[in-house]
Amino acid sequence: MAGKEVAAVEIVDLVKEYPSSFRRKMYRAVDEVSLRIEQGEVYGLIGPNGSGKSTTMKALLGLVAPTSGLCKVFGCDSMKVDARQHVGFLPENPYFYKHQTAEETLKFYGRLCGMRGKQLAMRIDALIELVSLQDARKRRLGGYSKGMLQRVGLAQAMIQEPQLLVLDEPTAGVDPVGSRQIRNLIFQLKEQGVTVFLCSHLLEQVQEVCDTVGIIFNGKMVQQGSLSELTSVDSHTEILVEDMDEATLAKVREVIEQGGGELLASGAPRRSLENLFIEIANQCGEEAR
Ligand SMILES: Nc1ncnc2c1ncn2[C@@H]1O[C@H](COP(=O)(O)OP(=O)(O)OP(=O)(O)O)[C@@H](O)[C@H]1O
Repeated sequence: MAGKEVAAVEIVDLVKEYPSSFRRKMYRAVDEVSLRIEQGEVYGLIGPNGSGKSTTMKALLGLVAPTSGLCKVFGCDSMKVDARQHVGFLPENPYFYKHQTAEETLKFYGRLCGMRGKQLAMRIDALIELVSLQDARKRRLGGYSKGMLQRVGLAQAMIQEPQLLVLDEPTAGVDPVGSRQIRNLIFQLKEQGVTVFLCSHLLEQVQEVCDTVGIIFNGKMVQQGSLSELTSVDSHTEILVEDMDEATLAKVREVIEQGGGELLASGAPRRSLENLFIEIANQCGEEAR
């Protein structure tokens, strides 16, 4: 594989147009998008429905040909088969044969990647454990829930130990507990040095897991940067205090005002709804599903 200095993903001025039925005009789904993902980085692409996230990913994977621009994976042009050698992909709506079990499905994909015998069997065991499907490994996928299918999709994407994982809505249809498991899995992969390129509508999750975020609207990249750059409000300072009484708070307000500032908010910090749900689910033993 390429040296560390080569970007895992490099997209330069990508344009993708689809034919539109309206006056035979072309519809521009991706409009001069550029992005770079360093090796080992977790990059989140966010944007509303139809903004061009999936199309960008498909162009990177060589599944659609760019109208213009360039996509490279570890320095190799995406349109070349070699570019896909170290890449795993979870599509937005993964399709699996319903009559196959999780084990059989992973065997099928492993074989497609040229894996065989003991090496493949051991990889399947490890992945099934990683995505917590031990109890369901011999059940047909036709009886799986959406969240379970998504986990099979993730395991499929990781079968040949890819160095780049492209995840299109990895938590679509997955409940908060399952989402958290997927989030933990991404952290684990990051620790192993795997590069992750994901898109999601769950902004809180993107915020938790991504180093860098790109925001795409109508096919155009409107903002891009490290998470701390994007989320910090430069004109505000946050102070977190435990056990502060009213009198002390009044003094703090006075000091702030003397310094020319203004205390904008005070009170107990809120936890997110997702955290509350997870806590309750844990209390009820939901994780032992
Ligand atoms: N094969 C295609 N032919 C014609 N138009 C397409 C095709 N694929 C996507 N589009 C259009 O391109 C635009 C971008 O689609 P894309 O699937 O990339 O968006 P997205 O950001 O992934 O959306 P979502 O969040 O809903 O998955 C949409 O307007 C879509 O209708």
